[in-house]
Parts: sequence; structure tokens; C-alpha cells
Amino acid sequence: MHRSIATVSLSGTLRQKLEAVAAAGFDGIELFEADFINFKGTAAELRRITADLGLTIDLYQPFRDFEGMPEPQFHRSLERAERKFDLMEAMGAPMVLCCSNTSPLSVNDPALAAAQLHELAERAARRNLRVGFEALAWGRHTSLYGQAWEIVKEANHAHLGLILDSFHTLSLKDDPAGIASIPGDKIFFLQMADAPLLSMDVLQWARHHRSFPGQGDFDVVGFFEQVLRAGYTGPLSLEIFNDIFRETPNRRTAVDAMRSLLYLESEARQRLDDVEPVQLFSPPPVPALSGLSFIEFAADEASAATLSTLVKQLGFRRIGKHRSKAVTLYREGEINLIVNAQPDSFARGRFEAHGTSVCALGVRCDDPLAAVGRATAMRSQRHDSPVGPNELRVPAIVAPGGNLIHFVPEALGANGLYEADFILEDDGAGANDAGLQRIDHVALGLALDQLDTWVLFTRAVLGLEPGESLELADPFGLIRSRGVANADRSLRLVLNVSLSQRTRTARTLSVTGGGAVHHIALSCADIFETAAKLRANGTRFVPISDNYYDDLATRIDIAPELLARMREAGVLFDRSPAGDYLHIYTESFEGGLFFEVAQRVGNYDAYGALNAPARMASQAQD
Ligand SMILES: O=C(O)c1ccc(O)c(O)c1
Ligand SMILES: [Mg+2]
Repeated sequence: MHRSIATVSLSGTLRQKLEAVAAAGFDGIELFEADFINFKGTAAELRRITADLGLTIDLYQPFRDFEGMPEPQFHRSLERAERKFDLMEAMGAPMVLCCSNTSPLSVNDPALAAAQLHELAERAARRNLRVGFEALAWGRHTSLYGQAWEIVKEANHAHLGLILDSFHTLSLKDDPAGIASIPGDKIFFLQMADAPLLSMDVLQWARHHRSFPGQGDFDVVGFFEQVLRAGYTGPLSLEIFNDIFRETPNRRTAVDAMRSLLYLESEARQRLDDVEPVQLFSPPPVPALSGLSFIEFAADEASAATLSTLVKQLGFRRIGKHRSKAVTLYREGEINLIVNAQPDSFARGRFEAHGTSVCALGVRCDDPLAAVGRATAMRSQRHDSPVGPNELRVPAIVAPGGNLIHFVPEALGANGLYEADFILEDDGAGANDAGLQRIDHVALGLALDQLDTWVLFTRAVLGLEPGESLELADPFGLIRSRGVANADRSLRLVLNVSLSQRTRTARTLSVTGGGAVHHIALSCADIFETAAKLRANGTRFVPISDNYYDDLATRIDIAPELLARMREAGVLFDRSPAGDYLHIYTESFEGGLFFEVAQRVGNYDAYGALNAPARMASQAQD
């Protein structure tokens, strides 16, 4: 499809926006009027700049408060339109977006609206321009696409058509199914936007909280499917009013934007085997992922020694040394932790930039090359590390923020990779084993402008689905937290952002840079036994207040004996209809990273997020 984006969706000057959009591979733009009004150049100059960048100006927008107007406003608006048509001719923009009237002066008369739009289209036709009519969700008399379509039909002019915007339809919970029966050639333009489900004034929602398809909660794929079923073959465009995007570096926004369209096309394509009026993007399928094989830390010699002590307290044994690099492998249960202190390596670069931190995750995968193919198709970068003799090349990609995700072939089994790359020599400290079994989840601390990027990345590249978005109280501000997981829940990530500059998460972030691992949750079969062994090994846990347990007993019906054990051990508890979650947090390591030990009972499917405030308050009281 011809892929386009409204200039309002990105930060920067108009020229910077155009350069970012062109670099991300877009074909065209919707020119947001304010971007042109404040541009220090002529329409002809803009035409040359966009053409030099290989972009077309597909739409000039918006033209407001036009239809259903009494005199003298109507004729004044026609004059205004003529001046905009002059500009459009000079810049080579073939279409103007006329959004439904919000003025208190407008009258509720669809026949008048149709007649006036006919007149506008007639004037556009004289210059071979076209007019698209869009229902704003807060339009005074026209707020639904069905109403706008009735008016366009009645106006019956070849140069007048309908503009669809998924936000307006989905925010009002209007049914997009009717779109499929609108003639495709009368849909002149398609604007796609997603958004989180919020209960607020629809205008505020639309102007501040839209997001790219795949980042929000709307059924944008279902909407797009109906438009394609109508036979639409015009541009696929993004129009995103978002407060955070206005300040996000525009190169990143532009890549997210392209990824969202590629995701949207590929998802819709799977629903449209029978009808495909236009070629849709077809990437390799999402890989089948089955959990984390390893977590790799970036360190230097000194911090590698500190980490070694820490993980041994957690019951890990050192089981191998890398064949050619200063890299050590630790294991407990099925969990592999790698500490990479190799100078001149990718890991050392991360260490120098961010301190001791997680620099890579290894994900088990049925077909790693296909996974990398999917990732690069979805605009992620492939990463190739130097490989020594007899070592395995594990395909990797760069995640947002710069850490690596390696795809470890499932076929290697539990030990294949480690046997190839490491000299395995168990240091025999297995007596410390505390019963940690698997990596339950990895929680990331992200900058505010990275959450949407990560939701889309994990969805489009890794095939993970986001869960509920929660707001959690830290003593110094709010944290927003969202889990993403694959279908069988063998791979779970938790994405945390701080809405305040003053929370622990925000402060850690300013030390480690965005996209850092914030904590690592490890599972066990009996949390009381495991916590006792870990304590005996020297692990220190975040203490939990007595008041927490008094309150817990009032909220949840728990056997007194279990409550007493939790109180004594400092174990936190959450219950859902599907099951229970018992967990405990270690004190943090330098840079703020810490571990969580978790026991899932039944089919509990979340992360104990409601207990995070207890942890954050305790950490703040240290
Ligand atoms: O918020 C607005 O005014 C506005 C303008 C043009 C659009 O296409 C739209 O969806 C919203
Ligand atoms: Mg719109």
C-alpha cells in the first residue's frame, strides 16, 4: 500500500519531520496545516523538498467548520477554501480533508451540508483537486462515518468522497462493519490511529492520547479489514495526536510508525485470504518462542566478582567459562545467567554506558533465522557478534534501547548452546541450591516515551500480547506497568515507566539509560523453603510492614497459618480467580537491579503488581 503519515504525529520542525519520515520508508505525508503555516518557505519550496525526499503530499488537513453553515459564513468559507486550493496546487497536494463542523453556528441539516459540500467539490474539481469529508467524533451534527457517508452520497460529486479515521469510529464504539458496503472508490483516504481505553472527554482523548496501531486497545485490525473489504486502494495513513510523541525523537517515532503499518497490514492480510484488493505486507510469521534460555549481564572484572557473589547467594553455581571470552556461566534449575566481562565487546560497551546491567536476553525459539527475518522485516536491526572457533552463532536483534535479544535454537536442547560455547566445569557449590527453577519474567524500567515503542516491538516482532495497564503508587510518583506475554506464557516481560522524575524507577533510569532491566523474577515450587535457603545463603530481602499483613487478612480469606508464614518470611500475596501468586523481592544490587522470587499457584496470570507499592514504600524507607 501507499504508506503515509500526518506531520502532526512527529516532533521537530517540518523539514526534520519530513527527513525522518522519508528515512523510515514512507511514501507520503498528510500535511497538517499548522506545520505549513509556521514553515519559513513557500508551498513551491515545500513541494521541492518533499519531492527530493521521495515523498508525496497526499492530503492537506484539516479544513474546519465548513458544512451546514448559514450566510455569510458559508461564502466566506468558500473564499477561504479557494486560498487553500491555491496553496495545494502550488505544493502538489491533490486532496483536502474537511472535518465535520463543530461550530455552534452550524445547523443540523444534512441536505444543506450535502449541497454545500457539492459546491466545495465543484470548486475543487475546477483545479482537479478532491475533497474528503471526515466525521469527527465530537462533530456537532455529524459524528459517525455512516452520517458522513449519507451526506457524501447525497452530494453526489465525483470530487467528493469519504475520509475514515479509526479513532472516531472506535472511540464512540460505533460498529465498523458497515464500512465494507461503502464503494471502495468513494473512500478517498484512510487515517489509522489506536488508543488506550480511557473514560474521558472524547476530544481530549483524541488530541492527547492517540497511539500507533498495535500500541493501544482498539480493534484497529478489524477496522482496517472492513475498509479493505470495501475495496479501498488509497493511502494507508497514520494521524496521531499524542503528547509524548510531540517530544519523542522523531527518528524513533517514524520507525515505530512504519512498524505499526507493517504490523497492521500483515495482521489484516491473515483475515483476508479471499479478498486482497491491494498488496499487503507479508513478513515471515511470528516465531514460536518458549521462554528465556539465558540472561546476560554486562560487567567489568570488579563488578563480575560482585555479581558472582550475589548470584551464588541466590543458589547459582558457576558451571562454565567461555571458550574464548571473559564470560562466565551460572546455573540454577533451568536458569542460565551469563556474566560478560570481555573487554572490547558489545557487553563492555553497554557496561561503559550503563554500568552493571543486563545487556542481552536469550529467547528459546523454534526457528531463529525466521525470527530474525521477521524482526528485520518489522524494521528491527540484526546484530552479529564475533564468534570464536567451534562456537555457535546465535542470531540476535537489537531491542529498543539497545540491548540484544538472541534467538536460541530450541533444537539445541537445554544444554547445546552452553556445551558448544563454554568449557563446562561445575564448581560444585550445588549445596547452595535454593530451588529456583525458571525465569518467570523480566521487568524493564523504561523512559516514558519508550512504553508504546516496547508494546509495539514485542507485539509486532516477538508476537507477545499486552495485558492490562496498571498504575502503581511509589512514594514519589506513579508507575505505569504493563505485562506482555506469549500465548503459552512461557515468555513474560513487564514494562514499567515512571510518570514522575522522582521515583526509584526514574532515578535508576537516569543512571542506566532507558530500556534497562529493572528486576528479574525467578520461579520456585515452594517459596517458604526457597526464601529460607536464600536467607541462609546470605540473600537479603526487602522487609514488608506488619500493617501489610493485617490489611491482607481483611482483603483476602487466607488460612491463618499461611498468613503467619508469609508475615514471618516477608512474602507478598496476590489472588485472582485463576490462582495465587506468592513473591518476595531481594534488596537491590548496585545500579538498582534486584531479583524477585515467585511461586505461581493454579493459573495465576499476572505479576503481583498490586504489591509493588509495598515494595517501593519499603525500599524508600531504607
Ligand atoms: O482534532 C482535530 O481537530 C482533528 C482534525 C483532523 C482530523 O483528521 C482529526 O481526526 C481530528
Ligand atoms: Mg482524522
